Amino acid sequence: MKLPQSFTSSMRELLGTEYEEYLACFDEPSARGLRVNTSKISVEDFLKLTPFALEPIPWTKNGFYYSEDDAVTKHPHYYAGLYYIQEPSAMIPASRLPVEPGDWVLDLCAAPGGKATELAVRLGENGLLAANDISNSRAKGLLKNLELFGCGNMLVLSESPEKLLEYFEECFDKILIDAPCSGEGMFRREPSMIKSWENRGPEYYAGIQREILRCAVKLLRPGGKLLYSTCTFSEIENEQTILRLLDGSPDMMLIPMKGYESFSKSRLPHCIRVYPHKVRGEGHFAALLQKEGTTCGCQTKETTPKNLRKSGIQKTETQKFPADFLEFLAQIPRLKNRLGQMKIRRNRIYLMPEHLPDMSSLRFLRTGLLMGECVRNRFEPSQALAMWLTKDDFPQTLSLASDDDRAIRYLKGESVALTEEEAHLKKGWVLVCTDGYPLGWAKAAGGMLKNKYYPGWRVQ
Ligand SMILES: C[S@@+](CC[C@H](N)C(=O)[O-])C[C@H]1O[C@@H](n2cnc3c(N)ncnc32)[C@H](O)[C@@H]1O
Repeated sequence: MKLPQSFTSSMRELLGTEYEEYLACFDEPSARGLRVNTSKISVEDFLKLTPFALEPIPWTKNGFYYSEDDAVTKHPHYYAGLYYIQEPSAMIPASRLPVEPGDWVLDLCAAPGGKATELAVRLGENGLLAANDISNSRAKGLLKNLELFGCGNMLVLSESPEKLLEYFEECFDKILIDAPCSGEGMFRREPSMIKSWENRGPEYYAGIQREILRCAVKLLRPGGKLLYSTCTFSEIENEQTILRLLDGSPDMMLIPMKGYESFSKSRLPHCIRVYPHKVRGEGHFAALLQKEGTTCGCQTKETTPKNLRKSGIQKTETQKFPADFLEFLAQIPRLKNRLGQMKIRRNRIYLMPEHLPDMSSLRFLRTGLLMGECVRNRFEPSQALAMWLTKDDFPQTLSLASDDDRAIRYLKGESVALTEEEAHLKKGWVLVCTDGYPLGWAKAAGGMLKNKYYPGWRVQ
């Protein structure tokens, strides 16, 4: 692999005597990782269920190394949202941002959702995850991954950080900025990054990063915490960007985060550098900062953030829901008391997060959980709802073993023939599961299940 000369000389300067060791790691293969979705399954239960040989990643509780590449990405458990495939070092940033249930969390550069999916898990069902990416096409992938993970209390946006400021000034308790960067830490895993580095290097990205951080500081509540990460080694994009932020915002300070013995020190206090010759993972940088002041931490208290007050919180209007939807809803005890939070927009019904501002001029892809669509007075539940539910939430379920061929055939969009033992299923909606974890919807009729798996997610 041919590395650019200006890159190698700055690495030589940065690493000193470790430089040769760093170069040697290019002959080693990259490690592969998966992260368990602990909102659907505990790590313990997952390890009992999964057919794959896994080895713990030492710096996270729910991350594991795997080796059988194809099988892991094509297994029914993947389509049940039980895990996310993620580069092992990329698991560090979300695991170091101390998200608490009820927080308002913003992932400002979130696509395709590697970190946002973990933030959603740690947030739980209260509070809000706003996941944003300036690229609309990438934000579509982000939405899919959040839905696959079963996240409902979310806002998926595709906006510039500057625009978000008009709506959400000092609104967020926690912010993650996994910044666009020159990607030096990924050269081994994705050699194509070298070419893009030659076209757009650290100086180009430092300008973008500083503008993103400038807005992020204003989006953070007093007392709130912000985690900045990159997958590059360049000091210009890491330490110098943080120093610039501290210079311009005297109310921000660096604070400690949980380390690991093989992480390396940065020249700034408390920041983490991760090198591929020291850990089984690629290169990363992370800094955790806090804003002075105290945070109320809960949007339901009277101290609604000033900008939400300015732009006006969305009003809950009394809405008339179709009878077929109400009948469907009555089957799900977990949703029974939440009708007041539901909203119909162009035939689609959403379970809305609480206290949202009026966002009419923001580019958003999703507000809350899409419950489904009303077509000619008939309610069709959504794929997102299937992923949000557990097997016990719905009265009619069919659980296919993950090694039953029908599980993959269902994911390909085929009808499912029922066995004699399964023939008791009544005509109507069935939540299809694999090993007890929802995959999607089907409709039972005459000994068969008509496939209602979302066509856009079908396995090829
Ligand atoms: C390193 S990637 C994020 C990866 C993501 N956090 C994950 O874990 O899957 C950086 C992202 O920043 C987005 N981006 C670039 N400029 C941005 C900006 N000014 N505001 C918001 N997002 C931006 C890119 O589209 C890209 O998806």
